[in-house]
Amino acid sequence: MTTVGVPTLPARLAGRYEIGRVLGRGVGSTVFLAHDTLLGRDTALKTFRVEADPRAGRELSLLAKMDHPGLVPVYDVEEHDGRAFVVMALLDGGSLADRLAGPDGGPLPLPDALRTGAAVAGALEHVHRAGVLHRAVTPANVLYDVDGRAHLSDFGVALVADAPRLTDTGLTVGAAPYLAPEQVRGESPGPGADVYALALVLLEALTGRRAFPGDPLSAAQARLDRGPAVPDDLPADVAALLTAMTASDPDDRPDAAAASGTLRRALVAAEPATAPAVLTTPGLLVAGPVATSAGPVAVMRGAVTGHAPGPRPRATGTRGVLVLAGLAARAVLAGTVAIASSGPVAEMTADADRPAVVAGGAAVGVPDPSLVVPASPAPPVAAPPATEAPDEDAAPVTTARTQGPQPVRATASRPSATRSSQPTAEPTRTREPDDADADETTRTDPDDAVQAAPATRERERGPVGEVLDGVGGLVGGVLGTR
Ligand SMILES: Nc1ncnc2c1ncn2[C@@H]1O[C@H](COP(=O)(O)OP(=O)(O)OP(=O)(O)O)[C@@H](O)[C@H]1O
Repeated sequence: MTTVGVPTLPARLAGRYEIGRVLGRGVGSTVFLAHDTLLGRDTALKTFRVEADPRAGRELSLLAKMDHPGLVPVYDVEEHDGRAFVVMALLDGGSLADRLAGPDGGPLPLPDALRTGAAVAGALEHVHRAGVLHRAVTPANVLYDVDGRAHLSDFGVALVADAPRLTDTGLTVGAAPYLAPEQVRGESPGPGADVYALALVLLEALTGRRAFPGDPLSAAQARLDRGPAVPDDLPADVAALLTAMTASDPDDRPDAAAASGTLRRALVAAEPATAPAVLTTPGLLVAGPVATSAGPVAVMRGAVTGHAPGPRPRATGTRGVLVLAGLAARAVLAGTVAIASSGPVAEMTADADRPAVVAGGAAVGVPDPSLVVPASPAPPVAAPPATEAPDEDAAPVTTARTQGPQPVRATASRPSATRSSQPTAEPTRTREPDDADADETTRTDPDDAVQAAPATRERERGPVGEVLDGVGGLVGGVLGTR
């Protein structure tokens, strides 16, 4: 139901990137295959629909400075006609959602699921340390590179959603199937919400079906009543971890670092010969098998076991977005459904894995009155998020970075703004130049068309100017709290 058009771009952006076919589209973005003629490699170039503004630029800056193997390597951030585009590593191994729902899809083997989970948990640990919440940990946002390594993707919400207003009004954005209970209750989420979402993603990877199936609202509300079913044939430490990660109280959940550690240890036990090379984070090499345990899982809730294998996974086309708000919210995209009450307001679109485009205030979409129902029994909570983003005037990320070089200015002649600058992480491979198809860039959304313009290396100090000073590594998070 997404009505995002494909922007028309010039054949070459920034004098350097030859635009090819569309790789995918998000709520507020389009991702193109783009060939970097300077470095001779294919990349993924993501354009955004919204007009860039200083806050969006700041969000990009924050995210672009992150540097972790479990995030998507960002090579460059540029502007074209006042709109930002980001050049990333091309991850052409498909998404976890693809793997679960494809022709040969189904539950992942335990080592694959653990490897994926450890990579994402490590990325979340890094993101959280920087004061950012991802808020959209879903199978669709876990992308694999050509080597099968998982990367947490999608920071589109940081640009699409109005982050300041989101925070100001206490809005919560997330993908309905993976919302944490506190989000369903309309409370401001902290890092624990990402941990909860990761647990549901992992359970889905292990079972081949959603932990809370059904329509978005039912699925969201179900988790207020119970925890997800955890298969009883999992290793005990993995089952205990998943149970703890889905504790109803976010304070009872392990943090991402603890989850990452437990998953890595479980992977070594499950597949000792191959785990370390893929999963160790910079500076942390696992030399061999280590004892498995529940690790740093802090609190154990009564385990729900006995989960039987279910039917084939749901199609990814049933995605829907749930946005809970302390105030009446609006969805920018057409086709939203408002579920209003005096309490939290839920809004949905047909694309459930995607965070909605939300800006506090009046509704933009046309809600179906027949679908207006109470959203949640809990009152809205305007408590500040648990993770506070750094002050606007402060250097927001530098204190959180734990590895990698200091960011350097991204320029057309500087190939160093790549992950290869990271000494302990292998660069993600990209495909050789092959299939750029500029024809597909000619479709036009009149609301969104980016006017063709001569490519230029003349960069104005626009909203993403700060980003251009800071691109140095990997990006994957979504939306920071302020
Ligand atoms: N680095 C990448 N390499 C290859 N394909 C990518 C890359 N990033 C995104 N894509 C493709 O583009 C699609 C859209 O990605 P994007 O991050 O814009 O949106 P999304 O995650 O689907 O939704 P939203 O941004 O609305 O939450 C993805 O589903 C994926 O198929």
